[in-house]
Amino acid sequence: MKSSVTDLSGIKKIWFTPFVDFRGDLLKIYRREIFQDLLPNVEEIYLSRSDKGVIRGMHYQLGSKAQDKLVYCITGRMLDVSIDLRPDGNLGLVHVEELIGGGKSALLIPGAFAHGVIVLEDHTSFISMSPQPYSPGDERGIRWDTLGVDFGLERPVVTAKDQAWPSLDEVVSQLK
Ligand SMILES: Cc1cn([C@H]2C[C@H](O)[C@@H](COP(=O)(O)OP(=O)(O)O[C@H]3O[C@@H](C)C(=O)[C@@H](O)[C@H]3O)O2)c(=O)[nH]c1=O
Repeated sequence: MKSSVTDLSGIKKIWFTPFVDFRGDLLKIYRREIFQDLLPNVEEIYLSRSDKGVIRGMHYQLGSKAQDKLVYCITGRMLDVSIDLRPDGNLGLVHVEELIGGGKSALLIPGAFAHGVIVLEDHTSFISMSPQPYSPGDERGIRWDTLGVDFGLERPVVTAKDQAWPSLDEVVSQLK
């Protein structure tokens, strides 16, 4: 299997080459050998499923609890949103990448970025792998509608928790 990595201002896009034959195809989305510098260990893997209009995030975990994430869309279509929170990086820069179910690429989002998804189709699912555990007490967030991006959602579906996070401007000013 061949793979290549593109750097998108700190986020990595990993391209896979599937094995294809008359039955369909096989795509290996994690192999330690390939990820040894990017994501050498995996502590947790979860599968998330949502319908059109759902927003999850924009979440991050504090300090040493920061969670790197390898995100791969299995079905449907979604916008993967990452926000650079590195004081010495592009602080506050929002990166939006469309992921399509069964596509040939995954995203590696470092723990120093807030992360979320905007679901564009019903029955959208993605898998997320992390080398650090989920730690709800260390979770923080940024409110999705303060990013300066029009996601064009007619009926956003969002939890009370995610609707109550501070704005991007507030979070950025605390990190300066
Ligand atoms: C994410 C997560 C949630 N949970 C539980 C907590 C809660 O009862 C339920 C739903 O949690 P949340 O509402 O926080 O799930 P969700 O809003 O889907 O949160 C996730 O959003 C995406 C975009 C990410 O990047 C993830 O890191 C994570 O923050 O699942 C875990 O036990 N482990 C986990 O790793």
